[in-house]
Amino acid sequence: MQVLKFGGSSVATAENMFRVLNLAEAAARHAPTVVVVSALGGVTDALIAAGRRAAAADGSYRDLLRELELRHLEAVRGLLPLTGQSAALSLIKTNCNELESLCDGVFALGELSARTLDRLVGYGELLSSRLVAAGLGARGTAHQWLDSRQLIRTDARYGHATVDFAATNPLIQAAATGEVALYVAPGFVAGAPDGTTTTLGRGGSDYTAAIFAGALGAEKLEIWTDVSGMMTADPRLVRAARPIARISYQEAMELSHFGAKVLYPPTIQPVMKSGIPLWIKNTFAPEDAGTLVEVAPPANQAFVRGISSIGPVALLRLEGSGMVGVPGFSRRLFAALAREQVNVILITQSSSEHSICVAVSTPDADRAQHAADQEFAAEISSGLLDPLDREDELAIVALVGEQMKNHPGISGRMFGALGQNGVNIRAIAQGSSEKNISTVIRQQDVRKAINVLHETFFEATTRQVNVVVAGVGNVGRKLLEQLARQQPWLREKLRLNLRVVGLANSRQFVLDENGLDLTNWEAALAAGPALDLDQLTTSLLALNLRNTVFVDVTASPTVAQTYAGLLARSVAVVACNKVAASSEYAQYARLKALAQEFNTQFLFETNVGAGLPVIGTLNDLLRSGDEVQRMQAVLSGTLNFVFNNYDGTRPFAEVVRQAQAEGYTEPDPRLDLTGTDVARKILILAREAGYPLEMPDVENDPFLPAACLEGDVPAFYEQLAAHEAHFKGLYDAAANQGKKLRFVASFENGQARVGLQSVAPGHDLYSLQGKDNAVLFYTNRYVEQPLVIKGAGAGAEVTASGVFADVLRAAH
Ligand SMILES: NC(=O)C1=CN([C@@H]2O[C@H](COP(=O)(O)OP(=O)(O)OC[C@H]3O[C@@H](n4cnc5c(N)ncnc54)[C@H](OP(=O)(O)O)[C@@H]3O)[C@@H](O)[C@H]2O)C=CC1
Ligand SMILES: N[C@@H](CC=O)C(=O)O
Repeated sequence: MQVLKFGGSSVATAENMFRVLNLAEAAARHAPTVVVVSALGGVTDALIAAGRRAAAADGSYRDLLRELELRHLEAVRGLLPLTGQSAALSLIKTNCNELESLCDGVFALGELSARTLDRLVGYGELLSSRLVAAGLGARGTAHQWLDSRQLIRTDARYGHATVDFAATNPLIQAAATGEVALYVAPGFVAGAPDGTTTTLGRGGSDYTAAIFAGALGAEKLEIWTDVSGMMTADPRLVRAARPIARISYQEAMELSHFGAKVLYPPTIQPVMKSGIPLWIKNTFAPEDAGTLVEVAPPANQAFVRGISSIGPVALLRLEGSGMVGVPGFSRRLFAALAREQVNVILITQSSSEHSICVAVSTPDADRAQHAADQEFAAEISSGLLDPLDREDELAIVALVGEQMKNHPGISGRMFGALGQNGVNIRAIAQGSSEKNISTVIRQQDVRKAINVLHETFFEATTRQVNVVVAGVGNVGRKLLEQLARQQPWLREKLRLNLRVVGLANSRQFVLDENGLDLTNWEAALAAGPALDLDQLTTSLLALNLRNTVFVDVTASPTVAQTYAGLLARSVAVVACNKVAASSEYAQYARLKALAQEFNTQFLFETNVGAGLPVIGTLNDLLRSGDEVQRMQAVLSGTLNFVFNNYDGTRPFAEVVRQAQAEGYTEPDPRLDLTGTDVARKILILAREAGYPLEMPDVENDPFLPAACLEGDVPAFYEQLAAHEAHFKGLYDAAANQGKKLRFVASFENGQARVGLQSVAPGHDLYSLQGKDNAVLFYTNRYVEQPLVIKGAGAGAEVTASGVFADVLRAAH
């Protein structure tokens, strides 16, 4: 014997019912089968609405009943051949007439009792099961319709009756003897001792099927629904959610309680008792494997079987010194909540006993609050307890898995992953059975939290990283090229799904949470709205995406001002822009502190030496206990290029223009030529070395004639040309001594300096080529020979690759 249950969507239309008939007949060829059916999708709600309208003297209940009648008549016409329709049509008519009389009575009395409501809603399953039976009859399939009201005996708790298994099991065994291969029974309905109709609670058709399976000692129970099994997480929230192949009864019950609506939790009890395997299958994809619920499924590597969520919930906190060491507070709280029929979903109490916290579903929260306030009114007014604290718009997200027991580190990974994504945990509960670790978080964080947890526990294979790039000029454009080229490699080798979800230039921006096509980003950006940085960051934060990295490849102070707000929401910031790290020390320190406080990253490796690993190396030295004594460096790719290429044969201005054309200068080249860019860099290095310097502390010995700084960039170039003799003089003075000009930054004894120097052959900074940078670190460990970092220190390609490396660091 086996039992198959078909849910409302499986029997919603005649077309769907054909599938049900095929599946039922196929099953019956294998073993005698009981088919239990729910009402047609939406019918139970419509029946409840009709009853309530009638009780409220609202005559429109008749319209609802008419629609229901039409829907069932239509199903008959779709399901049965013309010649075989009349009996079924008149059965529907008769039932619908009864329904109408029942509602007319409710209308006349102005009252809908729980008993009448049960009778009313029970018609949904009675009609659908009759339809399925009629369909089988029309196909000549031998079957028998069983009246669950006569077989499942319950008490008279209408709406949620309790089954009397001692009375029920023999009745079912006597009715479904296996003489015919196929039985059809309505789900949900049962019978009270006086013969009136009771119901088993919403979702009760699953329970009906399990009662039949338990009573008959069925070889299996199959719940046929519209999804291919229990999923690792809600697929509407997590795209990568997948069906769970095998799960234990306990785990299935936990997941069902916590929002995996595929299974009505009490269903599991009757089959669990006898160890009957329970399958969850998809009526619309019967070839899919589905989920097997059983006693002891094999362990999976993550030890977590699924992630569930439930919300909205409210958190109620009772707190006060009067609770400490005084027995009975919790008993009184729970008794008060029970009197108000409030279901407590989660409880936490710290060992200090100073507070007790309960989560209830939001619709229950007012009653719960009122009940608790009343119960403790005396203690609250005497100051022993604080007035009840209530927080709304929360949700519970839970990890479920029996194998989590005795495996350390799972909650650590859970909290770590949530923390890194700025998901604040308001309360935590874990029973000693360790089957469920529940966290209460903000409702608006649920999607992000579940995705992050899903990635952590089920997609060890891929991690999604969401990148926004502000600035698509010289460096930004190269960065996008590199990202696009490297995406497949990152997916395959690092298991990173790195997506660009936003772009901006000084005029426009675009955000797309599904990720932008990097082969066509220019068109997407051109179609975006006018740039409004507030709107960009607000919309980005509203998307609340996980693992988000904001990359600043502009030179803009206003973009730098957005960092604090982003870091405070756990969005990592990668800055190629040097403005923030070289602004007031307090601001630099604040951004670093925010990154630490909100478990995220503020990275700016390319601020010094472009793609060279300068800041990272300095940090490594300090982290391992070394101290910087002195730094000497060439930090301007532009100036090094200029002094390597200028010998008076071409005008100085032309060489500077070439540096700009080749992408080495700042967007405003005067920042390079005045030494400001180098001053910023040595300032950043000094700060990273632990010295809280400000920009005016850096001594800058400029080599440009003052006239070059009057006016705009074209005027600057004109003045460079006009002062050609000055530059030639500088060159000749050095060359005549066999030296080279280098714009050198140094830091020693707490003092930072930048300025032009002539360096002799043999000097560490003499032999730099092209746009090279070089940094010499003299430390406690590198005393005589410095640690030297040298290489191309400017240029779009190398800078973009440095930014890329920071993005990957932030992603991890
Ligand atoms: N070039 C190099 O070798 C290195 C550069 N850097 C740093 O990289 C940064 C970018 O340099 P580079 O690519 O050469 O500069 P570009 O001038 O080529 O590009 C700057 C980009 O920023 C955009 N932008 C300007 N203001 C804003 C704003 N308020 N909001 C959004 N976008 C804005 C510009 O938009 P639009 O196109 O509309 O003007 C442009 O897309 C600079 O901070 C520089 O210091 C760091 C190390 C090395
Ligand atoms: N303009 C800068 C670019 C890197 O920071 C330079 O020339 O070094």
